[in-house]
Amino acid sequence: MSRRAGVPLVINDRIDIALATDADGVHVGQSDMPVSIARKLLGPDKIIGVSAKTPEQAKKAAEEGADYLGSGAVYPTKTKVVTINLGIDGLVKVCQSSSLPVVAIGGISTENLAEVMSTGLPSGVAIVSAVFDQPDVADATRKLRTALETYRRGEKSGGIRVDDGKAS
Ligand SMILES: Cc1ncc(COP(=O)(O)OP(=O)(O)O)c(N)n1
Ligand SMILES: Cc1ncsc1CCOP(=O)(O)O
Repeated sequence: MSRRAGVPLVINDRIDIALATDADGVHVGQSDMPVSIARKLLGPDKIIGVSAKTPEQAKKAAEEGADYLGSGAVYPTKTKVVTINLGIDGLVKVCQSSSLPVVAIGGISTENLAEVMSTGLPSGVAIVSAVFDQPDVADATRKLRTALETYRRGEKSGGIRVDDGKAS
């Protein structure tokens, strides 16, 4: 169904389910299966995402062959109670630590999406409660999508620009 909709299906943690369903990829955390083993099991064409909260974790994931990073929690969230709040500064540091695309996660909503995307650094956002805690999930998704498109990387001037590895 997600394939028909043109949306890649990436399974969280469970590489066995990714394999059994021929999903497009898997997302692993720091205490989950190492990227090297996931890559061996999934092959070169599947997507492997890695959660990275620090520059060190980001660099390691890139060296090991991850395709993208998930980084957060950017803001406080009730969805994942045991996590670290990185804030925008922590997210920016992770984004600047590798050339991998970064998906920002944690407490992101229409209220703060502009702050996240106007840094010019994350490639996208992953959102749970600002969609699923809303009375109209489809409407909430549409509104977030519209807000995101406004701030797509490179579209907005005046954000943080990275040319020599430093933010300005
Ligand atoms: C973009 C993105 N980020 C993180 C996750 C995984 O969340 P979770 O399994 O709760 O946390 P970690 O164990 O990976 O730190 C995801 N699926 N997508
Ligand atoms: C999986 C994960 N990792 C850090 S925060 C989070 C959950 C984000 O959920 P929400 O969008 O509801 O804040």
